[in-house]
Amino acid sequence: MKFPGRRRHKHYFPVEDKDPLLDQISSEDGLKRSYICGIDQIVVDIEAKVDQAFLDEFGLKRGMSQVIESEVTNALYDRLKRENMIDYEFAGGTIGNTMHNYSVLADDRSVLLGVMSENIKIGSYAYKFLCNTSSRVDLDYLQPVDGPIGRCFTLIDDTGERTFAISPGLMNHLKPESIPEQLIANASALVISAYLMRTSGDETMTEATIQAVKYANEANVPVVLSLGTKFLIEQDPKWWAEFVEKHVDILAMNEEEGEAITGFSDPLLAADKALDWVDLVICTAGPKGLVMAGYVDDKFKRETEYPLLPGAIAEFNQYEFSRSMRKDACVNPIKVYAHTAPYMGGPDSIKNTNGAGDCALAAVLHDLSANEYHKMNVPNSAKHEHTAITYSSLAQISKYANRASYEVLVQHSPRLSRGLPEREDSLEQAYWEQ
Ligand SMILES: Nc1ncnc2c1ncn2[C@@H]1O[C@H](COP(=O)(O)OP(=O)(O)O)[C@@H](O)[C@H]1O
Ligand SMILES: Nc1nc2c(ncn2[C@@H]2O[C@H](COP(=O)(O)O)[C@@H](O)[C@H]2O)c(=O)[nH]1
Repeated sequence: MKFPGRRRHKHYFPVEDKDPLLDQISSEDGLKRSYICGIDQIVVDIEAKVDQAFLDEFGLKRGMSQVIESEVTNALYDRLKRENMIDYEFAGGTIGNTMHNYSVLADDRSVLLGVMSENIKIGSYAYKFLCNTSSRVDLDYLQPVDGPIGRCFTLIDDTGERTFAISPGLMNHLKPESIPEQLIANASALVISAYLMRTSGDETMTEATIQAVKYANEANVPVVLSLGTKFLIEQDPKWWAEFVEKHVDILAMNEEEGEAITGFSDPLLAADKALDWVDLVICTAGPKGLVMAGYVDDKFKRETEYPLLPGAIAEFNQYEFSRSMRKDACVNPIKVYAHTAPYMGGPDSIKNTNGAGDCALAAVLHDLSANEYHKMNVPNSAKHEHTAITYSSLAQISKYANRASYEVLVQHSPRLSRGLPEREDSLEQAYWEQ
């Protein structure tokens, strides 16, 4: 496990070798490992540049993620192939991307649950998915199916807007009995997305997801929900708010999804409203950066050293140096918020915004899992005198999340091809010598 923190070499040490506290642990026992577990519809993204006429031709609604019938799939695919329009094909899926990026950032294990074709031909989409997923993502628990995984046509117009057309294959055929209870119960977090509730007919993905959520809730494992797309939430915001309140501990959304579920277009107010339901919120806001909101016990709150920021909640970042706690673990819970602008103000040229939010979530998960890892191995550390759920402060995590997103914006794939640099070129030598 690489530790998150300031982007400085000494924060990226292999703890096994250097931490004197960890040396107390007998080498026979070794270090206990933390991992996170995610469920997804296993899909490959097929990316192409299109215009509105193209979307109209195939009856696709701009900006939406929509499931398409096999006739539309065949016609769409034939057209993209015939006109040589396919730019890239990558392993995708909102949680698949998040697990991959977590494993790359943390250099550690995550487990992905979903389905996989039992007979795989070289070059097939199933093959591509496996080849383009980090070897740190444990795929041993995938459920075999007799047929194809899903395809996600990722159609981008010249404003950068993405329209997703999903050809599901058997991606929604994960069965409840394929969810291993102990695997979930021992995880640092269970990560799911709203897309998993979009099933029909004999598809069992929703039941499988509910089963996993039940195991996580029973074992007090944080359930992390990524809202996926505003269009799903807008269909029944009340149902989603109730589901989140009952079963979810950490909510990840962008500002549009935040508005759909809370009614607030301001990401700070949306995050604040979501704190009525969950312990921790991450709300990304494209070029405006991101907001995080959580709880801390009044006794453990820490004042920021940064300027106090104006916003819909006055001086909202006052305690952003606090580590986030579960509300129930606080005697006197107070709300804490942080806002961070995009790293370096955003890249000069954005190659692709696909997966930027998933990558921010992966960084947050890295921080959560590092906290569990540290707690398992150094339980009597001062760090664990209070039961925080994050290793770092909200201010620190939100910077890390934005830094990770930046890396996705400057490449074509939603999946990181390498970890973050240990030293940032943008920082002067003096910084590293401090
Ligand atoms: N146009 C942009 N300029 C600068 N940074 C951006 C831009 N779009 C996204 N980002 C960065 O990526 C993060 C996630 O982006 P966002 O578009 O909100 O997520 P999502 O992919 O879930 O819609 C933001 O918090 C920000 O750091
Ligand atoms: N599991 C599913 N993943 C989906 C679906 N529609 C789109 N996507 C994936 O989202 C990412 C892009 O994420 P974003 O945060 O930038 O929106 C992309 O890689 C797609 O594969 C879906 O229905 N199910």
